[in-house]
Order: sequence, then structure tokens, then C-alpha cells
Amino acid sequence: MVGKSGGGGGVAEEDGAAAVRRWVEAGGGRLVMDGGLATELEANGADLNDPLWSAKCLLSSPHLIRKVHLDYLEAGANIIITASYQATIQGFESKGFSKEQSEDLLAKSVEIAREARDMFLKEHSDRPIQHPILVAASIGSYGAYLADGSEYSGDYGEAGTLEFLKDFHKRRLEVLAEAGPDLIAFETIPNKLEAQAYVELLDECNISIPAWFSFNSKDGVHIVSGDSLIECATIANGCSKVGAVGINCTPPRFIHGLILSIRKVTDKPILIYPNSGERYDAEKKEWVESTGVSDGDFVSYVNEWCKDGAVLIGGCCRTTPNTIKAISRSLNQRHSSLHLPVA
Ligand code: MET
Ligand SMILES: [Zn+2]
Repeated sequence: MVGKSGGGGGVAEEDGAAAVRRWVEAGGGRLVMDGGLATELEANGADLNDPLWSAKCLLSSPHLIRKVHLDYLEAGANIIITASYQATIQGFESKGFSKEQSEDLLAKSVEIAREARDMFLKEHSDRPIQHPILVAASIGSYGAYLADGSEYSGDYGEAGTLEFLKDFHKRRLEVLAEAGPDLIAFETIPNKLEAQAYVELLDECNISIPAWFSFNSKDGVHIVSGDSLIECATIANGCSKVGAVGINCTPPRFIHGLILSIRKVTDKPILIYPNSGERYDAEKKEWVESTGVSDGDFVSYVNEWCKDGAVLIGGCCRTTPNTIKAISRSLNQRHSSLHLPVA
């Protein structure tokens, strides 16, 4: 059995969705996720122009990763996502690291997040804070590793076979699970085949940690490859280890319809962490500004997403601790207004 039970309690044989529901309940019915990690690393001065993207900081500035995790916790996040999105054994090896060193770097991403959680809990031991606080180990797609924009097209050409993708992700998944996160976050999944590869790996590697599957869309109906979201969510729904299904790194205006599609095929908890609505130009490797929504606008969607049934809510690229602060405030208000005594 790969994986230890984490800070949220033992989940050895528990169904993934049951574990997530238990955490959601402990959080009062909703959990706040963090915002863009890479975005905030850059805001703190990191240069991420590298195939490793945010994972470059595992080499150059781990203290910065810890700081950003702490900033998101201070902003009210219940869940912090590790800097392993674009960290792969293959990526580290191509920089000259040995297999063992590469595996250590992957594990380090989880250790840094766990350290940040411990520091935060210690710092606030004398006053009430949000609970639970969970570490999610990020796994980005094969396209994210390629760093050629295919994470936003899902087009892997010849390499796009099930066996290839399983082989690509297997050891990485095992190493991250062994490092003791509370959750495995399969993020920005661009196509159906990769979702299928993840489901098979979770079973074959006997992973005991709940996972979430999060897809991205650029038209509000399909995921980015053109595959049907309904089919992808059905694949996730078929795996007992999947604790939550949702959407990330997608403009806020598409989220309402996407939640309704997911809801048609699963009762698992739904998670939503959109980007700011700006568009990523894969050729220039930059976000095209001026098309995004403000933090205030972003938050005005939160109520709607809650009504639609989302229970885990945060932000992805171009969102910041301020966005998370605003989400957290809005969810708390919502929570207390739902519990107002009837006059
Ligand atoms: C392209 S989506 C990136 C998700 C990742 N958790 C990050 O914010 O760095
Ligand atoms: Zn993103």
C-alpha cells in the first residue's frame, strides 16, 4: 500500500469521496483552496522561465515556496498544493540529476508544504484558525512536462498512448504518495486518455491517498483537447480512490455550466479553482493581460458555484492570496448567513 495517512486522519481503506466529505464537513461545509502557486512565486521575484516552471524553485529557492504556501494559509486556505506540478523525474534527469536525486526533489515538494503547515499551526496555536489544513501533491499532465503548450491542447501526437502515459507518470505518483501528502491533485488534465491512465495507476500502484481529478476547458463544454467533460468526469467517477472531481485553470465565466455537466455524472464532491480569466499565450509563454476578472468579480461568482454544488473553491493561475482572502471571507459570510436564526 503506497502512502501514509496524513494530517487529516487515517484513510487507509476509506473511499476517496468519503474522506473528502469528512474533511469538508470538518471545514463547516466548504473548503478554501489556495491560489496560483507559480503566479505568486513570480510575484515574489522568482524567474520561472524554465521547463520545470514552478518546480525550478525546488532547486533554487525552496524557502520561497514555503513562504508562498504560508501566505496562502494566512489568506485562509485549507488546502495548499505542492510545487510538483511540472516536477518530473524525466525533467530533473534532463538537467543532470540522478534518478535518486530526482525522486528526492519530488518528495521535497511535499516536505516543504508539510513544513509550511506545521509552521502555520505552531504560529497560530493560541488562536482559532481554519481547519482542516491539507497538503495536496500536484501532478501536472505530460503536456505540462513538455512545456510546449500541449497542456492546453491535449494533443500528444504519437506519444499519446495509454501505456506511454502510465509509464511516464507511474514512479512520480508513487514517490509523491510515499512523501505523505493528504491528497493527490491531478491538475489541468487536458484529455480523456490521461484521465484513464491516472485511474489505472491509482489502482495498480495501490495508492491509499484520496485523489482529485481536475480538468480544464476553454469553451465551457469540452475539456481543452475537445474530449467530452461528461466522459472524463465519468471516468473519474468510476474510481473509488477519486475523492473529488472538478475544473481548474479555466475562465470563471465557464464554470457554472461545467459544474452542471459534472453533476450529471457524479455525486463526488466538486472542486473549482479557475484562473483569473486571462488567456495563456503558449508561444510567447505569457498570460495575455486585460481580459481577466478582478478579485471582486471573481468572488461574485463564488455564491453561484456554491449553489451549483461546488464544495472546494480556490483559484489557479493569476489568482493571488488576495483572491483567496476574498473567497474565504465570502464563504464565511455565506456560511454564517445560512446559520442565522430565523426571526
Ligand atoms: C497551469 S495550472 C497550474 C497549477 C499549479 N497548482 C500552480 O498554480 O502552479
Ligand atoms: Zn493554472
